[in-house]
Amino acid sequence: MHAFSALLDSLIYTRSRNAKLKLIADYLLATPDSDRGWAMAALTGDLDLPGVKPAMIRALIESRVDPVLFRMSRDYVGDTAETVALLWPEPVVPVDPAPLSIAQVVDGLMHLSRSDAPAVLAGMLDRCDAEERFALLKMATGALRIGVSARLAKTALANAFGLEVDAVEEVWHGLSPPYESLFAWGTGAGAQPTPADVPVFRPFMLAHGLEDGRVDLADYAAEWKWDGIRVQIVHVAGITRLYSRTGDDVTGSFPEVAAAFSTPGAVDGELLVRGEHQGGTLEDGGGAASFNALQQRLGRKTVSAKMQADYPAFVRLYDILFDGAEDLRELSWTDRRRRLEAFMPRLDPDRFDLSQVIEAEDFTALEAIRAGARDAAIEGVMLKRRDSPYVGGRRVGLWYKWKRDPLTADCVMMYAQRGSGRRSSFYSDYTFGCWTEEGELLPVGKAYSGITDEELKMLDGFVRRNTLNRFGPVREVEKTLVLEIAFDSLHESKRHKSGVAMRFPRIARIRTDKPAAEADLINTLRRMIV
Ligand SMILES: Nc1ncnc2c1ncn2[C@@H]1O[C@H](COP(=O)(O)OP(=O)(O)OP(=O)(O)O)[C@@H](O)[C@H]1O
Repeated sequence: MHAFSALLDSLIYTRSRNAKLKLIADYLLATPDSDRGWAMAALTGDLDLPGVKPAMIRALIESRVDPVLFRMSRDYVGDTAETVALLWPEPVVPVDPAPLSIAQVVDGLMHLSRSDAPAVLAGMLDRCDAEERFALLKMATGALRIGVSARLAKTALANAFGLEVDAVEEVWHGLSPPYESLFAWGTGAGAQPTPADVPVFRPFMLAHGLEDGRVDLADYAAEWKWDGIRVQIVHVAGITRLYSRTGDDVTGSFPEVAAAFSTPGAVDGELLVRGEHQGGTLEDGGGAASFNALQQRLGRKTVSAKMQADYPAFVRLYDILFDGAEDLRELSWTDRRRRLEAFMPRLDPDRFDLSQVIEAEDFTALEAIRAGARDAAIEGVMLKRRDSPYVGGRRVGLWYKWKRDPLTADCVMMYAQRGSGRRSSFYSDYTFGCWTEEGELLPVGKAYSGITDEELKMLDGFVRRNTLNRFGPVREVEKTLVLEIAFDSLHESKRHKSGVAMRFPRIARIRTDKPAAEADLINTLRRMIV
C-alpha cells in the first residue's frame, strides 16, 4: 500500500498530463503482480467491491472517531476518506508491523460482512500510515477521484510496456482484475490476451472538425450527423453489450435495444429516442426527438417500463466492425457500408435503422442540403473518406464533422461558486477551461445559464463531491467534467492567460460521455476568433 498511496498523493498534486502518465508508468514498472493489477483496477474505476456499504463506513467512524469532530472536519476537508485518514487515532495496542499489500486490502474489502466490517477495516487502518489510510478509504468508499481518467491510466500502462493504448483498450473489457494476462503480455511473458468469447469494446473511430472548407465528394461520403449518443453494440456467444463513447457498459440503461440485437457482430451508431412530434422530415424514417428527450434516458443504471414506453430508444447505424467473428475493420468505408446494408435485414426494424448517405452532386449542393435540414436530431454533416479502414481514435483526413452551429466548445469545469437569488444555495457559476498543447488546463470563460433545475442539482452535487481546494467562496474541483459551452463569438484577450475570451457563454450540454482529456484545445478555439 505504501507505494500506491505515495502514487495517489503525487497524482493529486500533479497537473500535467505527461507527468501523471510518467508517475503511473513508473509505479507499474516498479510494482509486482498482483498489486499493480489491483492498482490499475482502482485507477480505472473498475474495482468493484460489493462488500463495502456506506453504513459500514459510518460504523467504522463511530467506533474510533468523535462523530462531532468528524462532521466539523468533514465540512472543512470536503472528503470522507481524507477526513477519516486525518482523524484516525494511533492504535493503543501494538499491531502487526508487516506492511499491507493492495491485494490484502482488496481481499479484506471484498469479503466484509455487516457485523465484522468495522473491526476488519479498523484492523487494516491500524497497520497504515496517514497516506495509506487515505488510499485504503478511497478504495473502500468508491471512485478515487484524483483527476485520473480510465483512459489516462491505460495510456500509462501502454507507455510502461511499449504497447499500443488502443490494443490495451481492446482487450481490457474482456479481462478482470488483477489482469495477470495483460501484464504477462506487457512484460513479454505471455501472448496478447484474446477477447474471443467476450463481447468487448473496440475504440471508436472519431472525427476532426472540417476547419477550412471543402472536400471532394468523389473521395468522401456525406452522412447526417445525428444529435444522439454514440453507442457500440456487440453480440458474442449469446451476450449483447452496449458501450458508450467512453467504453462504459451502458446495456442496463437501454435494455430494449440490447434485447433486440441478437445477431453475432459489432456495430457502431447513434442512439436516439423516437419522437412523434419533432423532426421526422427525412425519408429514412426520420422521427428522432431532440437531444432533450434522450437526456431523460441518460445516466440511469436501470429503467422502468414506463420510461422505455415514453422515451423509446433506437439506434441509427452507420458502421460495422464485425460480422459474426469476421473482423471488417481493415475494409474500406465503401465495403463496410455494403456489409452494413447486408447486415440490416437481420435486425429488428423497430429498434435499428440505417443512417442514410446524403446524395449530393458536389460540395456546393451538399452545402445547400445541409443548410436546409430541419430535423431536430440533425447536428450537421459527417464526411467520411471512402477508402478508409475503421481505425480507433482521431486520425487526420479520415472522418470530418461539419456542425451546423460551429460556435460551441467542449471545456472542463475548473472552479465553481454559489449563485445569487434563487440559486444562492447552489454552486451554479462555473469557470471552465481548455487544454494547451502541453496539457495544461487554462480558464477560457465563466457561465451560469443554460441548464435546467435538475441539471443544476446534478452539477451542484458534482462540485460538492469533487472539491479539491477552497479559496474563499470559490471551490476548485476535480478536472473531470466536460461542459459543452455555446457562445456568440470569440475574441482575443490580453487579460486571460489563455488569450481568448467568449462572448455570452452558456452551458449547452453536460458531457458526461466525454473524458476530460478529450475536451477542446485552446488552439482550436483560437481558430474561431473573429
Ligand atoms: N453519421 C454519423 N457518423 C459518425 N458519427 C456520427 C454520425 N452521426 C452522429 N455522429 C456523432 O458525431 C460524433 C463525431 O464527432 P467526434 O468523433 O469528434 O466525437 P465527439 O467528440 O463525441 O463529437 P461531438 O462532441 O462533436 O458530438 C460521433 O462521436 C457520433 O457520436
